[in-house]
Amino acid sequence: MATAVPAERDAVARAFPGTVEHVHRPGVSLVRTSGSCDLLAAGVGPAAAAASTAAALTAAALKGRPYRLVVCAGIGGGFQPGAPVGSLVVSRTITVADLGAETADGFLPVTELGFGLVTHIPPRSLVRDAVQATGARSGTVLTVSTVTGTAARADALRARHPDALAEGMEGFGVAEAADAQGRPVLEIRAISNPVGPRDRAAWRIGEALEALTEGFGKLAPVLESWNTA
Ligand SMILES: O=C(O)c1cccc(C(=O)CC[C@H]2O[C@@H](n3cnc4c(=O)[nH]cnc43)[C@H](O)[C@@H]2O)c1
Repeated sequence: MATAVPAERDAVARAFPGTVEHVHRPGVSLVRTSGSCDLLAAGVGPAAAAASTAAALTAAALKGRPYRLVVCAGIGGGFQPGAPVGSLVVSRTITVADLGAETADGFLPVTELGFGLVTHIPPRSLVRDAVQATGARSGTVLTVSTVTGTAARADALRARHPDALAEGMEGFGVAEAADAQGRPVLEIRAISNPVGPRDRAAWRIGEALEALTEGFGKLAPVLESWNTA
């Protein structure tokens, strides 16, 4: 499980029963729950998140205990009215919104330039089970390198991604690292602020962290049993 910062990691950890253990691997420090779920504060932004997640995945594989599933979790911006502050969003798709080229005719995603990927799709049954367990909304979660801060940018993102419910800064990086090692990925965002004009007074980080803990309390059994049948 990869979050951006320790506060998010600890909010997730609080949802798991029992004590945690600290595990150190080359390039990463992990918090391991008693149910053997590894939690990682992977850094802010897609590059840091990808690098840390890749290090954790490689370390686990070299130990002969590869992860079955990779989850990116944290607070995020919510597109209104679909994802109100305090709500939880589960990714049906994880899409990077700003990887590409700007042209006189608009934005071209990197795939249209002939490179890479812009979307990762979590297993449909996992999304369904996660939604059922938590009551979360499901939709596209966008990854951006720059937090949206104007109505114009929010409108442009909505126009290009009508299914977008949330934006964060790590999901696509975590997904790229998971995909490189053939692992499925899911993203969960607890909404701390609306996507739109910058308004620091409107952030509800404490409320979003509580929603993350509450959501993972319901999600933990789904994740722990996923794909073991
Ligand atoms: O300074 C600002 O206007 C601003 C607005 C929202 C978030 C930030 C952050 O520095 C937090 C980045 C951190 O939290 C996730 N996050 C939370 N809200 C959003 C958002 O609206 N858009 C993108 N990311 C968001 C993100 O995943 C980072 O880990 C600053």
